[in-house]
Amino acid sequence: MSSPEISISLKRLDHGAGLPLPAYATAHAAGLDVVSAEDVTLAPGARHAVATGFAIAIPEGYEVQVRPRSGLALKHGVTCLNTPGTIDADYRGEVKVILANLGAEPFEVKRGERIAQLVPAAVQRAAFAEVKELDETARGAGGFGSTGR
Ligand SMILES: O=c1ccn([C@H]2C[C@H](O)[C@@H](COP(=O)(O)OP(=O)(O)OP(=O)(O)O)O2)c(=O)[nH]1
Ligand SMILES: [Mg+2]
Repeated sequence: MSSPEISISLKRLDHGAGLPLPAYATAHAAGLDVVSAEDVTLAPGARHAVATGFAIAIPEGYEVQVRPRSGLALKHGVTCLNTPGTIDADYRGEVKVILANLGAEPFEVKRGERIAQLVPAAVQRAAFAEVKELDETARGAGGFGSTGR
């Protein structure tokens, strides 16, 4: 059973004219593939906020996560540096994809090429309530490999 779709308003920016909108590649894909609005070459070790050519207005209570494409990561070492990137519901600037080239070869991004995927998600907001003591647990302060390798 699939959950109902939410609607996200999208405004094309001038340099985004003619590009395909973010779209699901398969029937049950979790992410909508997003394409680059620019040609850019990423040298090995370089990073760049790649333009998408659009801005969005996400409904309150949701975010959009910007996630890498595994094919680019595995074949070329190209990933989203800040994965998962967070698009806030109140952000009205251009959506950008912060690509990093962790591979050994320069990587050419072409306008219209799929560079990442957008995953809308519900957001749980919280307020921190300061206390003097926390409740005790079996784990306690153990972490960072405390249960073994
Ligand atoms: O991959 C990303 C990550 C962020 N953003 C935009 C939308 C997001 O709402 C805004 C701020 O992102 P974030 O909170 O991650 O960055 P920050 O460094 O905390 O900047 P700010 O002080 O503007 O919140 O930047 C993108 O376009 N792509
Ligand atoms: Mg922030």
